[in-house]
Amino acid sequence: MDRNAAERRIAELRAEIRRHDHLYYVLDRPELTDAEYDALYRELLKLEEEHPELVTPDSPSRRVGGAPLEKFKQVTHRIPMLSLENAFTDGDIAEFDARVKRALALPAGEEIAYVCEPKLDGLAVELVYEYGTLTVGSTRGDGVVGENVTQNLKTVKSIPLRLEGENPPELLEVRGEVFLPLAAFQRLNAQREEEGEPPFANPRNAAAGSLRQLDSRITARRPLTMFCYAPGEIRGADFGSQGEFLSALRQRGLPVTSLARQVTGVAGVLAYYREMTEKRDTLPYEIDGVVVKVDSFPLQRELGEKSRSPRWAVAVKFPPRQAVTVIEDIVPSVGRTGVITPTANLRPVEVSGVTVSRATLHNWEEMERKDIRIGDTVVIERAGDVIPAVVKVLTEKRSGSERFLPIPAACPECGSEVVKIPDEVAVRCMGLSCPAQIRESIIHFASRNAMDMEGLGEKYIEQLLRLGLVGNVADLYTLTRDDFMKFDRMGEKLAENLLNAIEASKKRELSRFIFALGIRHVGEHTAKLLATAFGSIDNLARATEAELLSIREIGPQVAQSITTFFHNEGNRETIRRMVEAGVEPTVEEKKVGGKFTGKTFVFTGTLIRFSRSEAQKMVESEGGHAAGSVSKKTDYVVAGDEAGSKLDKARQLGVTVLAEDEFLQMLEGEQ
Ligand SMILES: NC(=O)c1ccc[n+]([C@@H]2O[C@H](COP(=O)([O-])OP(=O)(O)OC[C@H]3O[C@@H](n4cnc5c(N)ncnc54)[C@H](O)[C@@H]3O)[C@@H](O)[C@H]2O)c1
Ligand SMILES: [Zn+2]
Repeated sequence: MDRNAAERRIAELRAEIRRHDHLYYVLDRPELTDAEYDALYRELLKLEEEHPELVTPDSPSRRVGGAPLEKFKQVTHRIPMLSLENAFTDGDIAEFDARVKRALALPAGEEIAYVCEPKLDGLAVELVYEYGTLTVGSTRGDGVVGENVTQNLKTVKSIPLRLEGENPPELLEVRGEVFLPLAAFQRLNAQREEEGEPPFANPRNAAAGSLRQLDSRITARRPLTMFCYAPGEIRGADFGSQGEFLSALRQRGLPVTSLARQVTGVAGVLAYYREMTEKRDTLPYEIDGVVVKVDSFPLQRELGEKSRSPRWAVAVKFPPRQAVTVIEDIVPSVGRTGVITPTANLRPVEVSGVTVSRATLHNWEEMERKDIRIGDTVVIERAGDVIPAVVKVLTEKRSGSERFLPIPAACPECGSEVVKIPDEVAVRCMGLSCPAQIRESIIHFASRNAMDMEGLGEKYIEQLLRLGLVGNVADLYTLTRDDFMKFDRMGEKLAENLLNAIEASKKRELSRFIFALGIRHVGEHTAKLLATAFGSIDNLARATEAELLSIREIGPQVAQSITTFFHNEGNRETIRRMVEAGVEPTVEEKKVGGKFTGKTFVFTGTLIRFSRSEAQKMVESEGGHAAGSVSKKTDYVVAGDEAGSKLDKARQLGVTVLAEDEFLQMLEGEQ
């Protein structure tokens, strides 16, 4: 490319990249996938390399992140928080290693010791501990100045407010990644879609959006977590290497990944990378690559930094989980709260080992923005276990017969008016007796995480509705064997089982009952808080907004939604009928653990928040073996401080090792 053409393209790329940086870092609302962004960025780097005279200090290639939001107080980092250079191929890794060796003038044949870590997909923050006490927490911002989010970070359970151990250092600045486990991310998005808010594009945006809240109670309700991985300024302590630093953090009670490992040379890095590529799908959080760091701190200092990234580290990114397929149809489906969501039926396609046949299109605004039509050839992406999404349309593949699906004029299920509420992206069916809403609310009520009526799924609930045997959730408790025998293909035994499942649900925990009612804004977590605070459904029904607000983590929107629900005469009647039918929610004792059916765990240390015996009980009741021996059949090993040979064995066998913290996240995620 000649100089003039290069200059024009560089200017174009910079403007484009700046716009996407702003959308991504400041507004948490990216329009491109990371892969698309990375392609633009690489093109800029390449042109700047070919034309070094055109490089300016304000080029996005020399700068980190985005400007901090004005609504927060600002924090100037004592040492700038840099980004990382990216590598995408084995060749890039070899090149990085060669550069490091050259800069250190390493004798031929000698290899560098690296520490490899998973690259977590969240946002970077800095925690400042003065004499062991957490005083300031901030975001990376533009690397020099970040946002003061101390109050919000204090709500993150894995972040200690005080360091453990004697003689804490005068100053310990530690950097790490705040992120949302996948299960929590999915739950949050499902809830947002039900409530007509735009879903987050990926766990990173969800974490950033959750942390950068002015109201720390909102942050507290999001199960954010953190892993620490880098030092800032430190006074009163000294570390010789990254490995040593990570162990010290662990001893001080800071959360550190158990997947970090020292390796030697390019071969070691490649082996680690391959291992993580395989492990990626089994981890309870999203990682988007691995980070490779020169282990020795003296060598790191010798290598130094560039304007945007250190010379001693590189981020090796995973290839995106994308595939090309065709949208065969787009169907609007009505949810429990009446929100109508467009879903794409895809020509089935395999994306890194999983067959995908549906993708969420989120809402009509999103569909219009991406101009997605029935018949389109599209790129889809699957991030973690998340429902695949359409990344973009390959417009060049259009034949002209593709059609856009407009917002339905009437509810596809009940014909009622459809309304787009101002400030919401969702459209809703306004029908009070919309069969779709009734069906979805009954399905929700009977579902596993709610009243857990085993076997009573979508199919049977639809038949009950069609036969006019139920009109709302209370009717479930009036069903008889004769009712079920009216179904097509129903046997005595099956009818018996379904009745037993309904009967058993009468004695579920109170929190499940509250969750099952489907009160807007009351998810599983809030339901647990309410059950603990009020102890009975009567007390909850009588609670005033002020009483509700006195519970930490409950905000005005939730409080109002709860009182509105219980003021509704129809809802009170439904609950009264259920109580008369013998529904008697139990008040839970402290519950340990979640559902780990079919998975085995081995503990090699003590757990942080659960006592060892509690954890043991849980694991045994779920068929795992605590503190037992590691075998090929073990799914996870939970590593504690004393872990040693068991971990080595686990690694040899390819068993996933989780830090206690990761284990706790998994408990939270699966609860
Ligand atoms: N989609 C878009 O529009 C858009 C826009 C801007 C940026 N991006 C994405 O963001 C990337 C650039 O963002 P970035 O500057 O945060 O860089 P990065 O995400 O490529 O790498 C640096 C970051 O990695 C994180 N990290 C995670 N685990 C780590 C570990 N163990 N050790 C050290 N760091 C770790 C830290 O937050 C660090 O700041 C781009 O490559 C692109 O993928 C996308
Ligand atoms: Zn309807």
